[in-house]
Amino acid sequence: MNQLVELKSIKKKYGKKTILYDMSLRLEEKQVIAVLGGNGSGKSTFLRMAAGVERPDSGQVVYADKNIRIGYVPERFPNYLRFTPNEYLHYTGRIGGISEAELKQRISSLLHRFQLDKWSDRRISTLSKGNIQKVGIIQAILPQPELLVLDEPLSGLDFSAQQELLLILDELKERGTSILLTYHEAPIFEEVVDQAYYIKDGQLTEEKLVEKDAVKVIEVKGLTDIDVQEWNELINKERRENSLLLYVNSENSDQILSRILELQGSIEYVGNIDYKIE
Ligand SMILES: Nc1ncnc2c1ncn2[C@@H]1O[C@H](COP(=O)(O)OP(=O)(O)OP(=O)(O)O)[C@@H](O)[C@H]1O
Repeated sequence: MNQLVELKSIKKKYGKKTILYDMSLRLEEKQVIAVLGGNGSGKSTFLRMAAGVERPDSGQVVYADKNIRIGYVPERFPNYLRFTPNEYLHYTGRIGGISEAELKQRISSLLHRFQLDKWSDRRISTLSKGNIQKVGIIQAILPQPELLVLDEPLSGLDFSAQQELLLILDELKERGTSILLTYHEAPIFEEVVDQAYYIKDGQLTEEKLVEKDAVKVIEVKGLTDIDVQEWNELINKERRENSLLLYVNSENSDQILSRILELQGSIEYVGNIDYKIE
């Protein structure tokens, strides 16, 4: 496989705070790499460097071709835009050098796939969070990028849009696109991700995460942190709005599930996850 982009010893500080110490990563053609980590660990910062929208203080980002097409979905797509999705996508597509005829066809197909057709002539500033996120995703994939960088792309997307995004990522990968992404809702991406890395203390682990199936994530509603504080089997727990994500070794998951039911918690999701055990 050919290398598409290499980040070499990236360092980044904001003020006096060093966010990224010395991070290196290679992305091959057709490869899908996930960069995971806790809130504030530097995932978005790292992705911005990879997408070329921000420069590191030191280190290098080297692309295989200086004319590489890069699609980037920021963590928060601007929600104040006065354009409609149709206008905005035509505008960015033209800047990206796509012909009008091709643009028309591609925009209409993508709007349809994301069920955004009926909102395509409303101002972006009036759309819901999920629909704005869809516009952000479409603008990134419109030029059929060689490198696609997605920062928490699922945020706000409903189930059918999530499934559509997964299909699209699979199609792009088949056509040769390399994808670098970050997310918290891990299980849904496990089919498409080839390799996941974890940022901790400003550094990227080089080692492989534990094998798939080894760790399960359980999303539960109706329980508090106090309910689970003595559950020593938990590898980690995270609060997500009104649910709790519980990370547990697969062999302990049945036990945890029955405890949740005993406490009358509502199990929203159970899935496998790539997760690095410290
Ligand atoms: N432009 C900026 N100026 C100053 N500080 C910043 C800037 N961007 C990010 N930071 C800081 O850098 C740290 C890492 O932020 P970053 O957004 O990269 O983390 P993250 O891992 O993506 O977090 P999350 O999962 O919460 O989105 C945070 O402490 C953040 O406040």
